[in-house]
Amino acid sequence: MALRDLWRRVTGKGEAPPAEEPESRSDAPLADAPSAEAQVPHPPADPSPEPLTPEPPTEPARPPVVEPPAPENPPAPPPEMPPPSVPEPISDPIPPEITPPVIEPPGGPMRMGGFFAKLKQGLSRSTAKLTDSITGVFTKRKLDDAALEELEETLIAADLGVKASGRVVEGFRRTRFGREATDAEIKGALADEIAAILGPVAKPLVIDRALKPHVVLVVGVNGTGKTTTIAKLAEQYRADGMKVIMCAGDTFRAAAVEQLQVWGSRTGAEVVAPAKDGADAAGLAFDALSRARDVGADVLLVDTAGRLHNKTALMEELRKIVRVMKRQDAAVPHSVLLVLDATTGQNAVSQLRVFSEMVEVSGLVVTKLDGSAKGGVVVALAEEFGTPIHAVGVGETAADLRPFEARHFARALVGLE
Ligand SMILES: Nc1nc2c(ncn2[C@@H]2O[C@H](COP(=O)(O)OP(=O)(O)OP(=O)(O)O)[C@@H](O)[C@H]2O)c(=O)[nH]1
Repeated sequence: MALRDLWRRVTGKGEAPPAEEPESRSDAPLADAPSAEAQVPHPPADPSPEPLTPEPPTEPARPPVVEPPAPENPPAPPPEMPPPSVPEPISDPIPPEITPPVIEPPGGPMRMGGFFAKLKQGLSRSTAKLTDSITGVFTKRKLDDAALEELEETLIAADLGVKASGRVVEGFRRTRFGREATDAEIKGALADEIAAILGPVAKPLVIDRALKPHVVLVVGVNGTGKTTTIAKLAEQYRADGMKVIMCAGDTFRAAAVEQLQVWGSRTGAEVVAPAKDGADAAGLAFDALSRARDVGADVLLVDTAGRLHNKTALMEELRKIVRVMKRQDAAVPHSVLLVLDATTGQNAVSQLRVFSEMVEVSGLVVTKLDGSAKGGVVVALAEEFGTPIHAVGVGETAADLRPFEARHFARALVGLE
């Protein structure tokens, strides 16, 4: 197949992970899965409510895998399959809005105008929820207690969360209480209040080229856009003249590996991929780090699986990847990006909470703002956690991922730009 040829060309047909001390994986029971999904670049969304991790695996069988040299580690316990009847969903279901697979070639120079237009259009449903109600709340009366209460309810319904909504309303109470205001004035003031919440978290991911490589671990629930985000970042960093290596660490989904290989061949970024199905993700990350150090790469982007049997298995997988990479360099990963899908609304809040328990999340990428009725959740994330929001995604090409910009986002959310 062409994809495999591309992969061979790009990766030199993968190097086997160092396997001096084979270690059975405790999460090996993925082995009995059917193989249908392997043919599909990305599965369409399941229309039924889907717990985030506990579904039976749909990937091809995976043989036991090995971990890089780890003399201090005893052999892992035999595989154990958590009972499917006792799932540990990370949070609520992902709504069935995940788009079908599209891998687009990297675009030309970034088109800021196009990006903002997409952002505004994507947020239009959030905007409509907000502004329709605002118009109802304010046009016919002063900003009194009743109006502010209605405003707070409107903001909560638009996914801003209780805390941020309360903060915005307090701002209104301080500065505008008892006054009459036009619709445009209210929207402008609302945008200002929201921008004040978003400003402190709008921090682009800065790659430290002196690290050689700056290691970026990318985590998140399945389908949020991790693989696509890695590909977009690789494209952008390459355009900035950096040497980039991508590690196809989502070894549970063959299509994710292929997806990254295609992007690798298009962007010219090297991809370290498993030599065979079922490679140990931690071992692969270890190899990728060695490779990146050997060739003096500026950035190593490490993809991870989003779906394991349950939260415990996912946590083990992520922690193992970190632990194993640290054997080479205690300072890695330098950044841990959590990719969140904006269409999941408040679900994104619980995902940040849960992933923060697993790994040290250093920043967020919020994807799918091009199709979200729930863009307000970005404000809730900022107010509740203060975690840096590095970038937002409004589509599937490299140009559709841009640094997060507080003022513009706030104005787009209330329908002003
Ligand atoms: N509309 C839209 N689609 C996106 C965006 N980012 C990613 N996608 C799409 O979302 C789908 C899932 O993206 P992936 O990158 O495969 O997600 P993942 O998190 O790697 O998924 P797993 O490998 O299952 O863990 C793909 O169809 C992407 O093209 C975005 O900003 N907007």
